[in-house]
Amino acid sequence: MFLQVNHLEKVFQTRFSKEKTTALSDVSFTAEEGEYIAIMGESGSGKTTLLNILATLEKPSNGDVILENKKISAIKEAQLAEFRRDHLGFVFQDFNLLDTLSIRDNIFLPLVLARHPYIEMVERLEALAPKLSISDLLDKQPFELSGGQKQRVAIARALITHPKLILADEPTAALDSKNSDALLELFEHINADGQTVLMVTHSSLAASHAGRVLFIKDGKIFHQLYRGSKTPREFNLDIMSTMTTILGGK
Ligand SMILES: Nc1ncnc2c1ncn2[C@@H]1O[C@H](COP(=O)(O)OP(=O)(O)OP(=O)(O)O)[C@@H](O)[C@H]1O
Repeated sequence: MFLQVNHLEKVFQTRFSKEKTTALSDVSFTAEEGEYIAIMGESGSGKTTLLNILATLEKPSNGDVILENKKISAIKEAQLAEFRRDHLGFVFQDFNLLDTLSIRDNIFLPLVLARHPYIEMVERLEALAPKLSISDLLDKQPFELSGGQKQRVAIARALITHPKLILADEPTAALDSKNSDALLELFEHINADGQTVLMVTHSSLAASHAGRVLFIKDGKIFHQLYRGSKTPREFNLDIMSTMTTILGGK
């Protein structure tokens, strides 16, 4: 199995009070290589906590995460940065581009940190740029780009390391509807090329482009839906209906 998430529990305790918050109480699921999974749930249900644990930015209180037979929840602190850089790609809601670097250098950055030869960086970017429609943007600075363009650059930076897994946290939240639609289509194309993607989102429209949607409620997986042969528009109706059940059950 490509990804196994086993009985994850995460309890936060603030340093100054004894109060505990259980963000995840028992989350288990598996994913195959090449899947595109969306994670939904109401605000505070633990979506970001789950993504952060998968990203090795947060350690679970209990349970483990196994990616291609490696228990990533147990990687030692000193090896974490390297693991993330070599195996995971991140796409955030606010793009996280460095303002002082050109677009090209922003995209090269993870490969520079991993000490890849320059010629290889150029070759990888030449293969990626046309697919993401960013070939004309490479010599610009981030402030010269629109939100949609910035997010395509962020996706290039995530893909250029050939990561095992792309983790996306609300990637369309800062985009208008036209740019959101374009980005969601792009994620579908990237996934169709074989890239495994896991995305946290509030938006049923965004989730409707995934192949499977996991719903979190009360720190557990409450339900999951497979898209099958449905169009995003048809799948969106199923997703909205499940979200209504989740919110109605309060
Ligand atoms: N570092 C932290 N310390 C204490 N409590 C935390 C911490 N991070 C998250 N929590 C709590 O854990 C619960 C889950 O938070 P999380 O951010 O994972 O939810 P979410 O589903 O991503 O919410 P949203 O959709 O609003 O972003 C919340 O009750 C939150 O207050």
